[in-house]
Amino acid sequence: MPLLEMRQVTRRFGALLALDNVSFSVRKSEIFGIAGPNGSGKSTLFNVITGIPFPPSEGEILLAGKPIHRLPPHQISRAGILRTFQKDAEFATLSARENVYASAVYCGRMTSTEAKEAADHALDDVSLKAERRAKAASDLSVFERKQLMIASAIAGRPKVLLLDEPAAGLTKPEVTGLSDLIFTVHRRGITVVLIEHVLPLLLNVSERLMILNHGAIIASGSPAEVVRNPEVVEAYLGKREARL
Ligand SMILES: Nc1ncnc2c1ncn2[C@@H]1O[C@H](COP(=O)(O)OP(=O)(O)OP(=O)(O)O)[C@@H](O)[C@H]1O
Repeated sequence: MPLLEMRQVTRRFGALLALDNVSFSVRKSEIFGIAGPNGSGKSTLFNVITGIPFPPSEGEILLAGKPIHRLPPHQISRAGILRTFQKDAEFATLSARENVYASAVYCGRMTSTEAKEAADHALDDVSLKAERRAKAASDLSVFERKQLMIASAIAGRPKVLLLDEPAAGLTKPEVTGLSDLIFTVHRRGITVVLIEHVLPLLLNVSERLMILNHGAIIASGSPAEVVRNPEVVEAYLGKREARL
């Protein structure tokens, strides 16, 4: 049975079909990549899975076989789905350690002692330097904030982690560091769904890929299959360039 499954999901905004009859499934412990041109519906997909800020207009979403698309957002996160956002979402004035602790308490539903241990363990896993952990999140570097984002996610003990363009703002060497962080999450047994425009990262970490265009799936399969698909080349480059 798939861990996460979407069945014929549609999301409308007035006349606009942001998601058009999308069906796919993600296996347990998989790293599943999603790409597509701007406005193709990628973030809307994460929004309807988490219910924040809206559910699907039609269709079903299941976690381990149980429907979640009618649950309120806090019950979806407690069922085991956490997401990250394109913009920084940490508590800027709390320290890195306090941020991870808060995630362990709220998302992982731990006692204070358990949450402190989980926070330290998660910060060790992402190798955030000990002397940086007491700094306010807003004082951390861009890459340190990615470490914090991943540590907070791990500490919340999700079954599925949805990562929305985590490589935004990173240099090339930092993107390599981010790949290692994603593999750290994966080693924890967490299933990862990754939206990413930085294709070297997406192709490096994803076991399977799905490409969206105008809200619909235009290709899916192994990264090697998907990048050779003519429809994908055309969606990214346009018809004329795709033929060159
Ligand atoms: N709350 C909303 N109200 C109206 N239209 C919306 C809303 N959210 C998204 N859309 C529209 O739905 C379409 C898909 O948007 P979405 O943000 O999911 O694309 P995306 O693939 O994540 O794009 P990007 O790569 O730029 O982040 C776009 O046309 C967008 O304008």
